[in-house]
Amino acid sequence: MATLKKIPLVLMGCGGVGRQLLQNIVSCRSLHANLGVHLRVVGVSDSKSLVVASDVFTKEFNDNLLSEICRLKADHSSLSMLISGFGGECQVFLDSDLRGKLLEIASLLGISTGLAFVDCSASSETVEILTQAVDLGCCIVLANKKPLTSTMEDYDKLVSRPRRIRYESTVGAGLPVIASLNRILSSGDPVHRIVGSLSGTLGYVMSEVEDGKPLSQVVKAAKSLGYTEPDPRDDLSGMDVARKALILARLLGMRINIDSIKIESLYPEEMGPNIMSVEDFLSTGLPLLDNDIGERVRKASLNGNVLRYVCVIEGSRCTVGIQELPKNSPLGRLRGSDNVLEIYSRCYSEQPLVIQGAGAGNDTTAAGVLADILDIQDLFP
Ligand SMILES: NC(=O)C1=CN([C@@H]2O[C@H](COP(=O)(O)OP(=O)(O)OC[C@H]3O[C@@H](n4cnc5c(N)ncnc54)[C@H](OP(=O)(O)O)[C@@H]3O)[C@@H](O)[C@H]2O)C=CC1
Ligand SMILES: N[C@@H](CC=O)C(=O)O
Repeated sequence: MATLKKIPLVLMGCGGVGRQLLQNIVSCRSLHANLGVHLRVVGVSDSKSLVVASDVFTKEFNDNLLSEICRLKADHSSLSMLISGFGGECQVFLDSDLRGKLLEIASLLGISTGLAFVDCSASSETVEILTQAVDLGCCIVLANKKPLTSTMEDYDKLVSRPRRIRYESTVGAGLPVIASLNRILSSGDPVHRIVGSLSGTLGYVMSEVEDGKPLSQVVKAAKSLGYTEPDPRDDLSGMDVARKALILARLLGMRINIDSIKIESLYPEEMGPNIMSVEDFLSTGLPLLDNDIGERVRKASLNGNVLRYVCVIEGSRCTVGIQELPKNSPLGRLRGSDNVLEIYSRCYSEQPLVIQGAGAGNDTTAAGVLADILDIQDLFP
């Protein structure tokens, strides 16, 4: 039997998406073997700790350990609990030691193996490690939008080796949005307009409210289905859509920051994260908004219209906000967590290229991340 090409990776963030990714890695073992590759997980981190294989050159987490990590994190336990059962196979690093250890692994495996740092956290703190990992020859795979929507300087560093970064799941979850845009742009076909509905949560929320359900109930359902950000206010404020818009705009060459995008929020400032906890927002804040949003949706429906949270990128302009659209328009017909994106370019001028499908959920997002990891490995022998 031919030797399998080994692809080492470190996973940062082990929540809904990260755990699904680990489960998919385990369940795809024989599929990957048929493709001639083997994914070697050598480290996993969460917000407080990092577990690392005892020798990152020769060892990896076996499938029992990966399943145990998923079980522990699904129970909201600390990764440090692993030491009790798997002490010989892994080491745990906490707080201040964590960053140094990640950079040590990056310098050991970056240039020689193209070690992939896979960011499935929702944190803005990972950008510092990721930019340094780029300098150490590592590959970067992102579901987390925050690193690419940080400063222009961080963005430039992250994409400075374009063949070593993939971030398909940051926009449209598993949908091939970034790959399609890269193909169009690299063929010299200029993209002059993108219009889309890019939030699985807001799409789901709007279509459920259209069916008469209260906002407060459908936001909770969206959270339990894995569509929302850890704090659903990131979705309801429009910030998550703005981040996706910024990622697309920067890909098109616009040198703008998040504060250049005007963002329309579905909740008032006094329900913001600095004032209310997520739990209070869900239990006491949101119900106060039920009538208002229900009324807006009903009014639109009297005109044969629906409300959609729309992103438009055109010329040097990038906007996100609520629009009232005909029920039978491409965006108006969207249901559930589906996203739709229309791309207009020289080749797609009269009829846009349209990409549509599930735009949120742990499964589709983790699938996008896994496909990115496999895609990037062609660089390495
Ligand atoms: N769900 C979806 O449909 C989609 C999600 N995404 C993106 O995927 C990412 C993950 O989402 P999801 O799994 O739902 O989020 P979760 O909140 O379920 O998980 C986030 C994980 O990140 C960990 N974490 C927090 N800070 C850090 C840090 N500094 N370093 C390493 N890990 C950290 C958390 O640790 P702890 O367990 O200790 O809290 C947690 O394990 C988000 O960025 C989201 O925007 C993208 C497309 C679609
Ligand atoms: N919270 C996001 C998840 C994907 O990016 C959404 O609802 O679209």
